[in-house]
This record gives sequence, structure tokens and C-alpha cells, in this order.
Amino acid sequence: MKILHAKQLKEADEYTIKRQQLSSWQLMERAATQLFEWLHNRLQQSPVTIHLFCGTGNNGGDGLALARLLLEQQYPVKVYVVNFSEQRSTDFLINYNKLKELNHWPELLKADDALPELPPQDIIVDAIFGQGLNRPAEDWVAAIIQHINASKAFTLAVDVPSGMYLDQVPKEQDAVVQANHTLSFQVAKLPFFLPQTGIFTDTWELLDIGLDAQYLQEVTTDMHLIGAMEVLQFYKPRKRFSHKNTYGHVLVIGGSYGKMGAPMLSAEAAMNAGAGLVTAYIPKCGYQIFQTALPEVMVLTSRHEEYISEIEFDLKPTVVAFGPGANTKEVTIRAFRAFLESNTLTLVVDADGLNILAQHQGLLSLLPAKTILTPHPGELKRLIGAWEDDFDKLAKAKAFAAQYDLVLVLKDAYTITVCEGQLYVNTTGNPGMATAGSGDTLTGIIAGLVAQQYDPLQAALFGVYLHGKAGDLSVEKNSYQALTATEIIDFIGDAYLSLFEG
Ligand SMILES: NC(=O)C1=CN([C@@H]2O[C@H](COP(=O)(O)OP(=O)(O)OC[C@H]3O[C@@H](n4cnc5c(N)ncnc54)[C@H](O)[C@@H]3O)[C@@H](O)[C@H]2O)[C@@H](O)CC1
Ligand SMILES: [K+]
Repeated sequence: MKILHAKQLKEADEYTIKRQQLSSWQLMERAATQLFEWLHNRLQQSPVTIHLFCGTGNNGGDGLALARLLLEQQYPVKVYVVNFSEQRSTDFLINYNKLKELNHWPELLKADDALPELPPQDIIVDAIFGQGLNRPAEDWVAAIIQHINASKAFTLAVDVPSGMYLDQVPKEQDAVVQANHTLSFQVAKLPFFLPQTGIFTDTWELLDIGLDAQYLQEVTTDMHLIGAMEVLQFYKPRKRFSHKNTYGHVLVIGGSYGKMGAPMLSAEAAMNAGAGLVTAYIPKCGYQIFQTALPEVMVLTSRHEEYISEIEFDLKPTVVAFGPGANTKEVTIRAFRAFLESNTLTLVVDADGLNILAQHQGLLSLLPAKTILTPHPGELKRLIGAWEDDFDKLAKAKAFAAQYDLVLVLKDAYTITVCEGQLYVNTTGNPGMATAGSGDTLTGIIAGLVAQQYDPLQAALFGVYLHGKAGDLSVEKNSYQALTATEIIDFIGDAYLSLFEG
């Protein structure tokens, strides 16, 4: 699914109005009807007081139209117009008049007005600002937002929590509505997925308001949401007439004394993701434990007992995953450099591999095209330097990925993969996955997919999706707290199966 920029969302509106021969008021009515039905389905006429805070633009217009639909069904409704501008939008005015025709007069809120009481059992609808926000709210409007946030009432935001921008982080956090749920129109918004802005709504969902399908299909964007539908488009079914060599050979290079679990998790995950063969290249001290714990995995050892001292092997892997548990000893760095100088295989680099690249940035130009790097925020900062905010982080990540022709997987609550100027936002995963070894399993899954002939970008997108889905399926049985990396591996199979359910 596409994620659109504010300008494109406006265009989608305009095309819809033109092609479906609607008035803009009718489109707003569609939006308000969807909002109404959402609430009505849940409230079933229970007499809960609904406080609607409406701005003077179209977001406010949505709020006023919703208030009318609620009043028509006898819901107790209190409407406040946050009167921040005398320039009221046309559709705001139409809906304002329609409300008055029902003999309902909204309360106008201006600077210094007393604010209404908002008891915890009531519902607040936030329709102050939508996508049109283009500067910080004035102090008295921010005070209304703070008043909403101080209430324990359930807060439902219309389109976006008021104060949230589509393309920047708000300067003042407390001038943004803290929504319990957001009902957003048709298309997902980038700030829902970023750590600094995603915090303004606990949950969100999209309401289909019938925007022009042709426009949505044809518009080109650089932001994409990746779910089951998207990964199924490049899913490769297993062939009946095939053998283990059909599905490639992953070589996992890593491990050091005390950190042998990391490459074990990667190797096992690569196996479960479907690689034909997996070999681990580790320091000698890990030999026995590897051979005992993972009978499917072949093992080569480096000469040193406790860490990788050279990388020399006499086999032809399809893909190399370097880094899990590898350590950053000088001798390991030298071995990695020598390996990179002659390597042409697709590479996945994680953990200490990323730390080595961050410390020795000259090595970056030795990476083959479309090398997959999988940094968590700390590793990313070491690689690309500090950023001002999440939007700046994405801009810097794009530039870095372009400079070295990388597939850059930015691990986070919503992992974003960056490649050739495009952002791919993953939709699976949960906070239980913030646990030791989770990243090592992701590295293994991605390598396992490259082995099966997915191109590096597809492998990264599919790998991130499967990893998150495995985590989601696992918490259904295990809870967030008890989720471990090993369980993520155990659920890779269920994650595959879930692609074909419903
Ligand atoms: N296809 C869609 O996405 C649809 C959008 N609709 C609604 O329209 C909204 C966008 O409406 P608008 O463009 O009118 O904008 P908003 O209602 O978000 O903002 C109101 C206006 O206030 C002004 N403004 C911006 N920042 C301000 C500030 N800090 N203080 C005071 N004034 C400020 C701007 O001129 C802006 O146009 C969407 O968020 C959505 O709720 C719906 O009506 C239905 C269709
Ligand atoms: K809003």
C-alpha cells in the first residue's frame, strides 16, 4: 500500500471530486458517515456524552458533520468550535449551518475562555487540526489540547491527532493531542510509524472514503507500507522437482568466546526461513556446541580459539551473513577487511559487523552493491552520525544508502527499509521482540531468503515481515514479556503459513 505526501492527499481529494462528480461537501459527508458508523457500532445508542472539539478548517468540518449525525441519533453531544481563525473553510460553514438548523449551537472557544469539564466516562472527538496544520498552534489552542490530554476520557482523533504534522516533528510535544485511537482517511500517514510521532496515538485505523481508485493506483510515491499483500507479490513457492542446492547456501560468519549464541540464532533462523544449506564459520571454541545444538548446520572454524582470526573457506555459498557475536578485535577487523577485498557474494551485515563498518568507514566502499545492513538505532547513529529528528534520520539514511548502494534496514517498532530513495515501512512486529538475539534471527532470515533467490531488497522486506509476523504469532501464546529469539525462530513456519490464511 502507498503512503502519500500531503500534497498528493489533496490531489486525491480533487481527483475524487472531479471523477465521481461530487461536491467537496459530499466527500466530507462520506468521511463523517464513516466516523459516525464507527462510533455508532460501538456505542449502540448508549447515552455517553461526546465532546467534539472542532477547528475552523475541513478537519473541523468533519467534526461538525459527525456531531450532526450523532445528534440525529439522539446521542448527547457537546460541540466546541476552537475559533483559531476567522477564515473558515466553505465546508466547515456548510456544516456549521446544518448544525444550527438542528437547533444546536456550538460553543465558541476563544483565548481566555473557561474550558469545559471532560469527565472520564465521556468521549472526546478531536477535530481541531488535520493535515492542514502548517505552523505551531497558538498558546491558547495548545492549552485546549493540554486540557484534552489531561482528561481521562477516551480520545478519538479525526484523521490525525491535532498538532501532528505529516512531514515534521512538532516542536512542543504537549501541543499535540494524545489520542487513544485515530480514524484516518483512506491512506496511512508516515508519522504514525516514527518513534517521535507515532507516540501521539495508541492505535489507528484507516477508513475507506472511496477516494479515486485510479489516482491511488497511478500516483508514484517514495513511501510504501509492507503487509502480507505486498510480500505475496514476490513470494516464491517451493518447487516439486527441487533439491537442497536449489535453495542456496548461507554462510554465517561470527561468534566469539561468550557470544556463540548469536551466530547460532542466525544459522537456525536461516535454516527455518528455507535455505537449502547453512554453514557457520566460527572460532574454535564454538565447534562442539554448534554441532550438538544444530545438527542441520555445518561448521567451519577459524584458527583462533576465541574469535575470528581469518576468513578462509573452500566452499561456494550463495550469501554471507557477517557479524552476529563477532567481536571487534583488531584481528577480526583485519580478517573482515581481507574478506571484503576479494568478496563478490551478496552480504548481510549486522551487529559487530556494523560496528566495524562504523569505526572503519573506508570499508563501506568495499561492500558489494545492494549489501543489506540491519542497524538498530544505536548502530545506525554510529554509522551515519546523529540526526535532528526522525524525518532528518530518514533523509540521512536515504543519502547513506544511496552513497554506498545499500539496502538499509532501520530496525525499530516499525522497521523501515531504505533502498534507492524509497522507504518501505513494515507492519508486523511487537514490543516483545525487543529482546536479546531478536536481531540475530532477522539477519538469518534475510540471508536465508537471499539464498533462495530473492533479490536483496525483496529478501530484506520479506525477512522483516516474516520476523515480525513470527513474533506476533508467538506472543499470542507466550506474552510480550516471555517472548525469546528462539521462539521467533520456532514461529517462522507459522508466519509463512499465515500468508495464505484469509
Ligand atoms: N481526502 C481527505 O483526506 C479528506 C479530508 N478531509 C479533512 O480535511 C482535513 C484537512 O483540512 P484543511 O486543509 O482545511 O486543514 P485543517 O482543518 O487541518 O486545518 C485548518 C486550517 O487552519 C490553518 N492553520 C494551519 N495551522 C494553523 C495553526 N497552527 N493555527 C491556526 N490555523 C492554522 C490552515 O490554513 C488550515 O487550512 C483532513 O485532515 C481531513 O480531516 C475530509 O473532509 C474528507 C476528505
Ligand atoms: K484531528
